[in-house]
Amino acid sequence: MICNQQEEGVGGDSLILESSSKGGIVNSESCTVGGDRRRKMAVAGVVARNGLVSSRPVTFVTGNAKKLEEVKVILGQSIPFQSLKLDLPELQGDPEDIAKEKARLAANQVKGPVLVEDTCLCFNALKGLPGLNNMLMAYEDKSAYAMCIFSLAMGPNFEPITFVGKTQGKIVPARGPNDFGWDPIFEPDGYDQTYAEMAKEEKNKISHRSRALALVKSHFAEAGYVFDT
Ligand SMILES: O=c1nc[nH]c2c1ncn2[C@H]1C[C@H](O)[C@@H](COP(=O)(O)OP(=O)(O)OP(=O)(O)O)O1
Ligand SMILES: [Mg+2]
Repeated sequence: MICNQQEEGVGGDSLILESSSKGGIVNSESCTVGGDRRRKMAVAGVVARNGLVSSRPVTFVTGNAKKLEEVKVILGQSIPFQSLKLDLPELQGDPEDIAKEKARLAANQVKGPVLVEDTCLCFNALKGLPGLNNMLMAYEDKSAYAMCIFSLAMGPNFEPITFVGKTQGKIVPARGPNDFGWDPIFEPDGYDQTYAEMAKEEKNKISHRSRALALVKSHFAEAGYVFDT
């Protein structure tokens, strides 16, 4: 995805989980807001009152095998999900809008509940814009953050909701295996290894992806969805 905006208030521990006042964004304090909350409650309510099985397992739609590997490990058995490899269009614009649009497209194709994900590496020197390592050569400020946005749509006619995870760090000359995107050039704050050099479990403890998925997990824990098995 193309990340075109610098979030306000990035810095310090608080940015581990994104919080925002925009509609439909799940953050560490509140679950969902506005129409999305009502929608979610309605789904849960139908299940609770009628004892109906609401839905098929969630389909995680991605064309990226490395993402899928991490998501499988991080989610474990916490959410009933299956995966589907689809190449969804690379959209541009506001990161949360992109993730939601991706979820709508995926839900229309799958005709059921879907989870999608969009990730970017955002450079503070470029006001959050993505860029190439060499573009940064001209800047003193090599700080950056990895941002992951999951979007969940419970079906084609449901408004997607989003879950944002961020990890702060800096851009460094590439170190470590070169098998997953920009992992070799991102060194998270507090570590002297790049994502690529870290053991997988170590990356998964602190990554943008695992932070976003922690929010996804708590959403499922609270929402009371009932799934076919
Ligand atoms: O943890 C990560 N560590 C390093 N690189 C990463 C990571 N996560 C995504 N990436 C790369 C892959 C892609 O070049 C770009 C994001 O693009 P993004 O559209 O989100 O992924 P994608 O097109 O590969 O898969 P999808 O089918 O889910 O859209 O950043
Ligand atoms: Mg993509």
